[in-house]
Amino acid sequence: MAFELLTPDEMTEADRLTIGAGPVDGIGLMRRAGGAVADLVLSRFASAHPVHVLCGPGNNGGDGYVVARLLVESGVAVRLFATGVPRAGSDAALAAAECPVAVEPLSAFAPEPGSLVVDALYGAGLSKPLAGEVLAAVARTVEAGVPVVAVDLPSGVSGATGEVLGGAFKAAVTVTFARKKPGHLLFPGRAHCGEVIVADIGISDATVVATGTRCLENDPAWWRPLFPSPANDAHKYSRGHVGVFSGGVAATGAARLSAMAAARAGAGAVTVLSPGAALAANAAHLTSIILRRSDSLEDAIAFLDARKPAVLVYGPGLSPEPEVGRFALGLMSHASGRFGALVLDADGITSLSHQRAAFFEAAKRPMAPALVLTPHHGEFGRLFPDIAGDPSLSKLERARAAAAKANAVIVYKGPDTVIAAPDGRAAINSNGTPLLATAGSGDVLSGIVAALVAQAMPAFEAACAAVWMHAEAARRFGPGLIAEDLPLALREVVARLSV
Ligand SMILES: NC(=O)C1=CN([C@@H]2O[C@H](COP(=O)(O)OP(=O)(O)OC[C@H]3O[C@@H](n4cnc5c(N)ncnc54)[C@H](OP(=O)(O)O)[C@@H]3O)[C@@H](O)[C@H]2O)[C@@H](O)CC1
Ligand SMILES: Nc1ncnc2c1ncn2[C@@H]1O[C@H](COP(=O)(O)OP(=O)(O)O)[C@@H](O)[C@H]1O
Ligand SMILES: [K+]
Repeated sequence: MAFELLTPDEMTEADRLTIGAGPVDGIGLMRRAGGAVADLVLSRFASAHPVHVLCGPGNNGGDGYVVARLLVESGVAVRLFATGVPRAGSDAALAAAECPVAVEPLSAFAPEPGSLVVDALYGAGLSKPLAGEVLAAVARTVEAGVPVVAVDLPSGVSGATGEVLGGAFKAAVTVTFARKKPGHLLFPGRAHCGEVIVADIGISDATVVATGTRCLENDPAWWRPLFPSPANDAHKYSRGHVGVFSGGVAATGAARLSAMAAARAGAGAVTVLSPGAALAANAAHLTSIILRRSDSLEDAIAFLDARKPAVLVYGPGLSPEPEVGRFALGLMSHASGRFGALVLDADGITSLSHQRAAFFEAAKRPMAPALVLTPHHGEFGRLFPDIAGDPSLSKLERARAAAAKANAVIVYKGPDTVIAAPDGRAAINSNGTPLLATAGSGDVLSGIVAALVAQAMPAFEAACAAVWMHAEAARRFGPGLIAEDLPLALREVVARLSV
């Protein structure tokens, strides 16, 4: 499986294990890495003249010296600009010694139209914000409007967090090695990487696994075997029954979006639980979705006892008041034997910020339902202010910390949605589209998650699948998308996943 993401530390470990196992050594890996970048330059930027290779003092710079040498050997005009000198005896020093191109100071770098920049200043070892002559080199590259090929990462982008430190190159193509890094997928880093190409430099799949990485790029390839398909003898309730709580008379649409998405994502039956005052509004818009009155926790429990739905969605169209959070806690304490999982979204999350301690305690009780929380950035900050306020944590680390704290699968939404499980597994989504930045699309997502969990897909994989399907549906529909379009657009996505 090639979807693992390696942090710079894990990549260093993969490097160490590979060299330890032999026969390839450090300079051997560096030659392969530089070779992959040179191949890319030759195949994609054959007419670039000249190629400016920028080399830093570490192994990223070492890759750059290899690139410069190989390009010259292929007849390309190359100029090489360096900042710092490789440490004596290092692989980078060896690569520099093998490189026939004269080294010029980085301050002399001035790219001209028609040229190409190979950025081999800093990669995994980025340790501080870009400054001085390096920032000036970034500015001159932008000014000249020439394309950049980044080696491993655009200099300035953290491979671990996707943060931009001080400034960063904007690459047309980034060539990385063995596996992508979180910084290639997390914003703002992702916006600096351009197309990301993963080059095989001889680090085996087993070595990648041995690093202990528990983070994947979200992709159907690894969760599709768990994607549900109805049994031949299925009936509507055995295909998965989802209950969605509706808001009051002026806020019923969100629950219906969630309910329709749950139905399109394969739930055999979906019930909207509506306050009496909103029953007529809901009834006017629902056809195949079941409607049931629910004005109190007792009403909800009566429904749970009668129908035993697999999954409940609580949050879309509700309000941020403390009693909404108390109701969620009430549902959680009555879950045992009545429903299996609770998807908390929107105000179902915000309202619990009034009773965080009680919620985190309830989530860890042995009889608690499986929980999936789908916060956007604001909701995340309200329920997990300490985690959100820790500037040392990346979005990936925040999602993981929240998952552990709430004993829940966390879907931390946004252009780079991160999905994290309490056991430490995580995934970063990469098929997102700004078409999803439209009111109500989050409500749709909660319904898809619920439907997949209701069909017995494990919660982490269900959340990953839902996030991917949601974006895929938006992409297929295209511009003009509003949230109402998403449930029907899911039809084709489900059909393709089901073959
Ligand atoms: N691991 C593998 O399997 C393989 C790895 N490979 C390659 O190695 C790369 C990692 O190499 P690396 O560890 O030497 O780190 P690298 O990115 O060169 O930077 C370290 C140097 O830069 C300096 N420095 C950093 N930031 C700075 C700043 N803002 N401003 C100024 N200085 C700054 C830093 O200084 P220091 O922190 O020591 O003060 C240190 O001197 C990786 O990205 C890939 O390209 C491939 O060859 C294939 C196999
Ligand atoms: N720029 C973007 N790129 C990709 N996905 C996005 C972007 N903006 C929003 N989304 C996605 O759209 C959905 C919005 O959810 P949310 O903010 O809860 O909206 P609402 O409350 O209106 O339903 C989330 O799944 C989020 O990941
Ligand atoms: K770089």
